[in-house]
Amino acid sequence: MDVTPGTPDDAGHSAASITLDGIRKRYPDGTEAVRELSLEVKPGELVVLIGPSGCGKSTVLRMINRLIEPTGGRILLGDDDVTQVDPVRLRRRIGYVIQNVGLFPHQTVSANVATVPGLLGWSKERTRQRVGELLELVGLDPAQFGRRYPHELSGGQRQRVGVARALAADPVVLLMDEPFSAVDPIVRTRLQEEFLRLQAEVRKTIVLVTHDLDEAVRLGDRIAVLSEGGRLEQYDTPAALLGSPASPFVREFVGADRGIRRLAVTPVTRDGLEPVPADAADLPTVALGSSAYDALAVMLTSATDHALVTEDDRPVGVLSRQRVLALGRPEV
Ligand SMILES: Nc1ncnc2c1ncn2[C@@H]1O[C@H](COP(=O)(O)OP(=O)(O)OP(=O)(O)O)[C@@H](O)[C@H]1O
Repeated sequence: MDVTPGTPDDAGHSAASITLDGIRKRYPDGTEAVRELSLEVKPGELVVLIGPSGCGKSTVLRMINRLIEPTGGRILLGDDDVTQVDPVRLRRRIGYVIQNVGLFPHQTVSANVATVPGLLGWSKERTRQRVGELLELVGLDPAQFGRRYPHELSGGQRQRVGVARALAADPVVLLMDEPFSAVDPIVRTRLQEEFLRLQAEVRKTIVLVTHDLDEAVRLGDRIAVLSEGGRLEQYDTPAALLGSPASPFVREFVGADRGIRRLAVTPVTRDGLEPVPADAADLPTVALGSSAYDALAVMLTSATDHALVTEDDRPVGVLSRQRVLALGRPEV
């Protein structure tokens, strides 16, 4: 049996849904890493798994591509049960990116990216073309980087090669385990931004594991907060998670500064804007749809309590600092 990709959308993207249906993992020594977890990821959605160390995040991720065999429950990619698929073939249809990338050190960047196409028996020409495309997609010039070896790259460049390699055979699903944690915070933020742009282009179904709540909030369409034993505490959009934590565990996990984090994921809309005054030219401006966090930042920078909200450079209203602070206030 093959793993059927989802229906390509208008742009030709294919991505499969992932359904975890009561999955369990008990290791041979008796550790119950995942007691029972059910979760659905829609085609093209980026879902982040987050939770304290040892709660079972990596175990969940590795059960999806059967690097770890579940001891119970079902995992579906689209309509196909992954336990019915040959694991080696399955893994060729699922991209996998891990911390420190795991590139083959004695192979060039091009050869690393060409690994899965090679296993799938693609022609040299098709593979060469695909490798070139992918390196460009992740922001590396194929002529400059294709012949280098992994040790001749920076950490951030290696990470990009890891992403290119995972995307090589156009997988239906991408699994990422702490993909950005091995690089310093500045490179990390840049990689995250690039990765979001890339995802907007390729629209894969992605499950990403992280320890970092800011990363989860920045990248996730939805975030699954897990506690010990792979228990699902909450599965929600970043704004809903920060605005209405479902349990004391989640409230503590998202922390006291969740108001600030919430501002970063709350867009400035027309709601609650005040009329534009005659002296609006003195006000700092912020575009409609920017984050409330950015709006607050321009007010703080220009030491004012108001910002002019614009759309296509035309003023649509005035946003007050009080209104911004109200947007960050938790609902509970
Ligand atoms: N091979 C194994 N044998 C026995 N127990 C294991 C094995 N692998 C993991 N575990 C245990 O299963 C639990 C879940 O581990 P897992 O690596 O999935 O957690 P995690 O949430 O990814 O942790 P971290 O954030 O620290 O990477 C832990 O208690 C861990 O000690």
